[in-house]
Amino acid sequence: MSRILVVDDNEINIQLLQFELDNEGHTTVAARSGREALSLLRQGATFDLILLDLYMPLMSGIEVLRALKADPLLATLPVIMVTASDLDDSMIEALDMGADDYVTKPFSFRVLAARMRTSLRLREVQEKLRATNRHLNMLATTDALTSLTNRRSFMQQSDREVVRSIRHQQGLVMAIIDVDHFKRVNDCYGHAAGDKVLISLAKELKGQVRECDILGRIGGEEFAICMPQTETEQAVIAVERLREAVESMEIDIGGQVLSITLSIGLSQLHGSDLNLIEIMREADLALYQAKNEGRNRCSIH
Ligand SMILES: Nc1nc2c(ncn2[C@@H]2O[C@H](COP(=O)(O)OP(=O)(O)OP(=O)(O)O)[C@@H](O)[C@H]2O)c(=O)[nH]1
Repeated sequence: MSRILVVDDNEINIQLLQFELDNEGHTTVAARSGREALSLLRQGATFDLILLDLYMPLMSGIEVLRALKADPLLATLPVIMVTASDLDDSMIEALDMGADDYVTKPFSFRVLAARMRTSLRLREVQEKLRATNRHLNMLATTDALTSLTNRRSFMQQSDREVVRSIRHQQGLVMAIIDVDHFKRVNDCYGHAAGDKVLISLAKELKGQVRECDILGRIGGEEFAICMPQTETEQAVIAVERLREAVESMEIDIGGQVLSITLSIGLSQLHGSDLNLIEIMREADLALYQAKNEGRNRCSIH
């Protein structure tokens, strides 16, 4: 069943509620003041629902509710207010503040139990919705083949970094990486083998970049790394290491082992007039140059 936090300063109320809730199969924890309740919750105790007495000395139910709603980790916990009178403005304030429901003392436990079921059902639906949203967000930002950040998300994240770097006048380098003669891989070994190569390459790239770099698959056989707080010289060292690591990879495509090489174009953010589109365009020009100069190399704009 559910874990319920009963917040009440009155010992008899606590015992009555605990008795009824335990009978229903719930696990009940009591807090004798608002402070005790908040301290329990902030220490990480998890509950499915809170029964919160409106009138308590030192810290009222309204104050506890306000603190809960201000805390992103606790704001979605369902709260049922327990009050002596529903004619009170505080009750309206509590509902406006986000309390799910209320019961008026003396209450019938069957009514309270029914209201708790409604709140718990609602919480369950909300949790499912949140999980679905998280999953949808993951799908919308992730490349299905390689599990890397997809183009749209890469551009969004990089744009934030470019704006931040301009504001703080810090260096930022963009690298655009393209597999050399990738069409030949598909043509000679089939599209499935090509996919395997891209998956292996993505894994290698992921292992090579720094935690704070943004790595994405921005096209078919095209990847990019946005490197904040980086100067061109450091970026060259990093991408050269990466290029060499990929060159020496032995990619098993099921019985056969393949090798690939990369061409890389680099561009550094210089001056406050440069934006993401421009820095990407410049990195693309450098990539074009690397291809023209014979591939398997890095070129700087
Ligand atoms: N297997 C596979 N192939 C892809 C995918 N996306 C793009 N491609 C292939 O990547 C190849 C890219 O070819 P091109 O743009 O001609 O470039 P390239 O052969 O790599 O030659 P250079 O870039 O000039 O060195 C095409 O054959 C695309 O079909 C994918 O998701 N999987």
